Amino acid sequence: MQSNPKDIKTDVKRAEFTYPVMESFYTIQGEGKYQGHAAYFIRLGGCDVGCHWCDVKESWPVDTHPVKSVATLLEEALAHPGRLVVITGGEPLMHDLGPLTVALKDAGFRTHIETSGVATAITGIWDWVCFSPKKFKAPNEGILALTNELKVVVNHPSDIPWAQEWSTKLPTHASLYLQPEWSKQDQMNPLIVDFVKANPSWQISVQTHKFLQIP
Ligand SMILES: C[S@@+](CC[C@H](N)C(=O)[O-])C[C@H]1O[C@@H](n2cnc3c(N)ncnc32)[C@H](O)[C@@H]1O
Ligand SMILES: Nc1nc2[nH]cc(C(=O)O)c2c(=O)[nH]1
Ligand code: SF4
Ligand SMILES: [Mg+2]
Repeated sequence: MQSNPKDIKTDVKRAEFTYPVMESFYTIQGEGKYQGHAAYFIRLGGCDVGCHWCDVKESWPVDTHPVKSVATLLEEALAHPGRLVVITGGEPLMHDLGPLTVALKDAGFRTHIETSGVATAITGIWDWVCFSPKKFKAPNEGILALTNELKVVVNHPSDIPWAQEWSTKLPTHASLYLQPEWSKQDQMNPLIVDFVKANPSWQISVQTHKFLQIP
């Protein structure tokens, strides 16, 4: 079917929309339900949540990263054979993710997001939402109904009951993960293992890409 002139204008406008991009890379999803799958990651700049253990603090500034258009991001993503894109950050929901995700979906990608849910608006069209709430800033509760997986970083024993509280607010189909904070594995892993054995609706997510020494 031929597009009418209005559609062409919308497509052009969408393609020109820009985002601050810290990095993008084709790798293996290291965490959660899609662990082990080839995925193209787009890491957007900007985060004001302030997790002291954050493993990508370089992403926090919003205005120091190169700005890229949807058209460029799409072209770069299409250069790889995988058709799964993970939008992460930083906190990706600081940006209007509508233009980027519509373009990616039009091009045949599955769209996944990694988010703390801290946002004034929850934008984008998503095949998979990983919600990773943080004690340092409350999420927009609009994220709850959209959540496909809950992934709580365990940096202290009290993070486990805190994760259980979040799980009660989610759709029943949501997958539930506890992920040890990378530098606290010796202390947290035994607690997480015991918890999951006693609460088998939960699973462990370890950051497998770090063991594999890939991005
Ligand atoms: C860097 S964050 C970016 C996306 C978003 N800001 C968020 O926090 O969900 C990506 C994932 O890494 C997790 N993460 C960050 N630092 C970590 C660490 N030191 N150990 C384990 N997981 C970590 C986050 O909780 C989140 O699930
Ligand atoms: N391989 C790989 N898997 C990941 N899953 C979530 C990540 C993120 O930083 O959002 C991440 C990442 O940085 N690398
Ligand atoms: S919300 Fe995500 S990117 Fe922001 S500080 Fe926390 S872990 Fe890092
Ligand atoms: Mg990471």
